[in-house]
Parts: sequence; structure tokens; C-alpha cells
Amino acid sequence: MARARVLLLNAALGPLDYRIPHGMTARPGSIVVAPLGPRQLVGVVWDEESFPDVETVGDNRLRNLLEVLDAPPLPETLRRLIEWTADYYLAPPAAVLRMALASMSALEGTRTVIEYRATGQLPDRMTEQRTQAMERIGDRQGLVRELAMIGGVSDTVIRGLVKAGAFEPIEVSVDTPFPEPDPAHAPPALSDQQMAAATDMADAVRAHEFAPFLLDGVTGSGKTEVYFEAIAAAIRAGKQTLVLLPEIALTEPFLERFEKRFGTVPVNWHSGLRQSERRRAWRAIAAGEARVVVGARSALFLPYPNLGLIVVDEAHEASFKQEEGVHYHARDVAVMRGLIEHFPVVLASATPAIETRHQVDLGRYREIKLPARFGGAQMPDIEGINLLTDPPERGRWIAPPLVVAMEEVLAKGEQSLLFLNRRGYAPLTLCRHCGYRFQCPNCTSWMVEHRLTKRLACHHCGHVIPAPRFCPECKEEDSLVACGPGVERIADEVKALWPQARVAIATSDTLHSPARAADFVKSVEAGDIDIIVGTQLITKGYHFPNLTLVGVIDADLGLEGGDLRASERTFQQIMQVAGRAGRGEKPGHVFIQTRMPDAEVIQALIAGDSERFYLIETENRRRANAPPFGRFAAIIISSEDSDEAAQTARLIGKSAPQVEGMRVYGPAPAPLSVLRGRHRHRLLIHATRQVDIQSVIREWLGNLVWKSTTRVAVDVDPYSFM
Ligand SMILES: Nc1ncnc2c1ncn2[C@@H]1O[C@H](COP(=O)(O)OP(=O)(O)OP(=O)(O)O)[C@@H](O)[C@H]1O
Ligand SMILES: [Zn+2]
Repeated sequence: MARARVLLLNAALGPLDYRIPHGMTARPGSIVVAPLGPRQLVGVVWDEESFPDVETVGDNRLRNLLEVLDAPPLPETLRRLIEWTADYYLAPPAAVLRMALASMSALEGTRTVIEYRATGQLPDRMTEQRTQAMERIGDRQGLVRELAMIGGVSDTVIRGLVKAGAFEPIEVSVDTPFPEPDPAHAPPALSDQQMAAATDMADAVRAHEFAPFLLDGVTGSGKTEVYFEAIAAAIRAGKQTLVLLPEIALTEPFLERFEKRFGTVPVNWHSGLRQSERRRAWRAIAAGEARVVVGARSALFLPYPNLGLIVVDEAHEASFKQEEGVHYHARDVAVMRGLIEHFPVVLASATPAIETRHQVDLGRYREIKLPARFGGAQMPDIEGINLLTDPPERGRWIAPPLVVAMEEVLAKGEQSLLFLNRRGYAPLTLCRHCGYRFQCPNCTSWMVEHRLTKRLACHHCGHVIPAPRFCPECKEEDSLVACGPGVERIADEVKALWPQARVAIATSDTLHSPARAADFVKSVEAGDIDIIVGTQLITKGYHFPNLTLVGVIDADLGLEGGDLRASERTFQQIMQVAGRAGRGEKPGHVFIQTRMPDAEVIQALIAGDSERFYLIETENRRRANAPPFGRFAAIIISSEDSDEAAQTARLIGKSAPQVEGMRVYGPAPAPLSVLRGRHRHRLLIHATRQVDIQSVIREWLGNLVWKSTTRVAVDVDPYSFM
């Protein structure tokens, strides 16, 4: 009897055995529907040897598979990747599988509609309407309704023409195919250095072998142009390419550049797609027809049958790390996919992660350097402003030297960018009279004032309230004060200083859709904006040749809290935002406002000495046995019931195994101790590379039980310590 082991889309379940009924063909990878109790679930037939521990069920107790869906089977290599990801990040395989089957509507199979087109045959009887319709429609093809519109007649007239043999039916898929990018459309003339880099990568693409690259080029060196040549090589080799971007906001400018180079936009995959777009993209990807896909990290698990290259752009960005559900790092899983499927993976960044540089040092990744900007543009010069000796006026945030510099730039008709990584107007609102502070009812966080929308918002859970007029505690009116600056407040200050200047705020609030982002880029390019005030959203990827001044309002912000990567992140963010200045013919200047001018990272930034920063930071990590030398994992316990969360945390803490080379810290209440109404506790596990941390944790937690209302999440290689 034919049996199948099936991984159902239910994270609480392991694989289950089913009977393949007579006449049905199902093999590993087949996407199927199977009964579970009274329900029907989608799943994938899996390789039996992958789950040797599953208890075999007797033939007579098996239920029949119901259906094999009309979609390409999941490739074997993708099944291996799903297993690896589940194993490494200690996630249920079904939760990883869900990311591969990311469009339920795509699994419903091919969907067709009937369109009509002229046969060239004239009907026996012609009427005025028929003549008009046939003339206007010409050789166009469409649904009856569409043809009636084009012809300016009723549906009945078209149906009559069909009956009379003047139009014939054609069955077409509802999923219109995507146009193919043309590698020869508009290749740029590369500089010698760029050419050498491009050739290296294109050769690797043609070799069809695993080859991880770090494309380490300074801001404005033309990394995009260079990896486009690797993409061109993949297209020519008949392979698919995936480009991962850290944020949807960066997609618009990317699409535009891609279209200029390849004559058409790539297939776009992100969380904002409508269901029909998702379906169309998924089916084109799974059929191997989507040649180049650009997407956020979730595009990584899609079932490309024929991948030949992955590019991870801005590869240092922390947003490639998913912080809920499966806690995976898309950069690292991308490299693993390249290894399993034998193709090169390019990590592009002007400020590579310490982890990535370390892989280069170990000889595992190849580094390709682009040390100079394209077209003779110079790197900007960077200057520190000591806020202790040169403070802004009371109630202001822009220090005098920066004001002077902005004044000059404005007078020259050039653009400036002020960077502050805080959305909204003010991060905290308090009552001057009684000291009351507005806090989120669901989270351990302050409500952030958004003056543009007249609301207070929690940036963790999205809770909003209308901007209050009086204190809810003491009922005093006009007693509420905004504490500290956000970008909106900086924009107000700019407008007060230069009422004639045209100011734009660039954050995820103002550029929340691709269309808004595109409008913003256009107006900056057209010179309709003088001063941009933005968060980290604006620090990378953008290319505005007339932007010559960058001011960092508070360089110390990211150093507070001091987690493992605080210095590194600060360095990357400021290098990136500095990299927006002087990308055209005019030189760029950068001012960094700081209260810690002697901090190592600030010194390295001012000296423009990346190497020194990397050296010192890497040494610090080595001494602390922190990643990439040692390893961390976190266990996060959460529950709506505070006692229950604390109890489970204690239980897990008490059961911590003694393992050589491993230490367990905590449990302790998380810094973000309440999030979305759940009370949180954390344990941190620190181990040497020799410890098989996954096995240890699997065994440790596997022996424990806790209430189903408590959630226990494991975060391997954590980026957030909140
Ligand atoms: N060979 C070339 N021919 C024409 N234009 C080029 C070439 N190389 C780079 N450019 C242009 O120079 C500008 C900077 O290049 P690009 O944006 O690719 O740099 P980058 O290294 O990705 O920078 P960042 O890391 O700051 O995003 C772009 O406008 C790009 O089109
Ligand atoms: Zn909240």
C-alpha cells in the first residue's frame, strides 16, 4: 500500500502518515490536502528519512489523502532548507513551511478565463453596431465585457458576433505572465574596478557553484550596478535571481534602476501585495518563469525551482532578522540556500556586519572591494560637534555650527539631510503639574506624540489615543509638556529657522506606501525639497546628487542601552547616512552631534577610519567571547498572566543543564517587560562555538511542560535583547 508522510500547515503538529488512495500520484514535495479530525489541511508530502523518530502508524489506521494540488511540488533542495532552518532556529518545520506556501490562493491551481478575438471572418449579416465594434476592436483580445467597452456596444452585440463566427474563444490564465528582463537592454560602462568585481561575480554565477561573496564597497561606489552584472549573467544562464532588500521603502528606487538597466521591472514580493498579485507572483516563481524577484526577507523561502543567485543588499541591516514566529536571519539562511542549491550569494554593504567580516577573515567568504566612489565623487568629510561645549539654544536641538553650515547650503541651493532615529514629535509627554507620564496600557513604553496626526502612539503595539488636552491624573489643563525631540520637532525647528525652506519628513509614517516613497524620491530629485528630516529609513540606498550636507542630531542615541551591537549599529547607521552626502559632483560635509566625542566609534567616524573601528570592535568581541566568536541564544517566556510567566521562567531557569562552555543568565524580567499585554521574562545563554547549543536547548525544554497560555520562544543568534 502506498503511504505518505505529510507535513501539515499546523505548527503544533509533527509529520503525520496518510494513505495515498488508488489512482492518486503523490511523491515527496507534492502539495496535498489531508484530513485532520473533522478539518482539511494543506500540507506537503515529506521524505520519510527526514523524520526517523515519527512513530509508524499501522496501515489499517491510516486515512486517505484527499487531493494533490495543482502546483509544482516543493523542490527537494527547498525541503532540505526548511529542515535546516527549523533545526537551527528551533522552530516547528510547519512554521517554516508556511513561508514557502505563502499564498493559499496560488495553490488553488491554474485559473482560466475565456477571452475572445477576431477570426478574420465576417458575419453573414452586418449591422451598424457590428461594423463599429469590429473596427474599434481590431485584433485586440479580451473578455466579452472588455470588448464591448472597446467597441462601444452592448455585451449582446459581442455575443452575437461570437455566434456568427466573427470572434473565437481562447482560454487564458488569469495570471498574466511577467515580462522578461533583458540582460542586454542598457548595460553601463563600468570602471575598471567595477568591471573586475562584476566579472568575478558573473564567473561565479556561470560556474553554478556555491560561492559566498562580500561586496564591500564604500557608499556611492556603484555596488548596485556591479551586482546587476551578476544578475545579467544569471538571466543569460537561464537561472532565477532573488534580490533581498531590508525595507519595502527601498523597493521603489530599486525597481526604477532595474527597469533602466533591464528594460522591465522585476517581480516584486512583499507583505503589502494584494491576494491576486501574491498568487500571480507565487505561481510565476514556482514555475521558474519569474526570472528576477525582489523582496523582503519572506521572499527567501519561496519555491524557486531554478535559483542561480541571491543578492542580499544592505546585508548588514538588522531588519533581515525576523523577530517573531520563526526567529531566522535572512542573510544567514540565504547563504545556506546557496550552499544547498550550489549558487553564489552576494552580500552587498558599505558597512558589513562584524559577523560577515569575520567569515572573510576565516577565508569562508570572498571579499570584493570597491574602495572609491564612482565617477570621481569624493567621500564626504566628517566633523564632530561636541554638544557639551557647543550646545544648541535652550529648547532647540540643532547646534550653532550645524545651523551655520545649513544656512550656507541653503543659500547655494543645495540640499541637506538631518538624521534622528525617532519618529513623531516627542518620545515622552508628561504633566508639569503632577508628573504623570503617558504610558502604553499594553507595553512597558511611553506613548510617543505624533503632532502631524494629533495622536499619541505606542511604537511597540500600535495603540493610539487622541492627543490629550489635559492631564488624566490631576485634570490640569495646559500642563502637558513634550520631552525630547522626534523628527517632527526637528522639522518644526528647521521651519522656525528658515521659514522659506521646503522641508520634508521621511519616516515610515510619511513614506508608508511604495507610491508615497516614489513621490518623495521624485520631489527630492526635482529639487522641490531643501531639507529632509528623517529616521534610519532615509540613511541607506538613496542617491540624491544635490544633497551635500548631513547632520546627525544625536549620535549617542544608539549607544544608550549598550547591547552587544550598539557601537557597531551606531557606526553603520552614521556611515550610511554620511554616505548620502556629496554623491554627485559637489563635495559632501557631515556633522555629528555628540556628548561623547571621545567614544571609540565617534572617533573612528570622524577619522573616516573604518578599519580601525572594525579592528577594535572585533577585538572587543573576541575578548568577551561574543559573536562571531562565542554564541548567544535567548529564551523568551511570555504570558498574559504575570505570575504564570514568572513561574514558567523560574521552572526553565531551575532546569538549566550544566554544560561545559555554556553559561545561563537569568531568568529576569525582560527590559520590555510587558509587550502587547504579555508579561515577558528572558534567559540568555552564552556558549562557546563548540557547544551544540540547539541540541542542548531542545533537550532542556523538551523535558518541561507549561500551560498552553504561556509562550516560550527561542531566539538563536539574537539581535534584540529587549
Ligand atoms: N558604471 C557606472 N556608470 C554609470 N553610473 C554609475 C556607474 N556606477 C555607478 N553609477 C551611479 O553612481 C551612483 C551610485 O551608485 P550605487 O547607488 O550603485 O552605489 P552603492 O555602492 O549602491 O551606494 P550605497 O551603498 O550608498 O547605496 C548611482 O546613481 C549609479 O547609477
Ligand atoms: Zn504598546
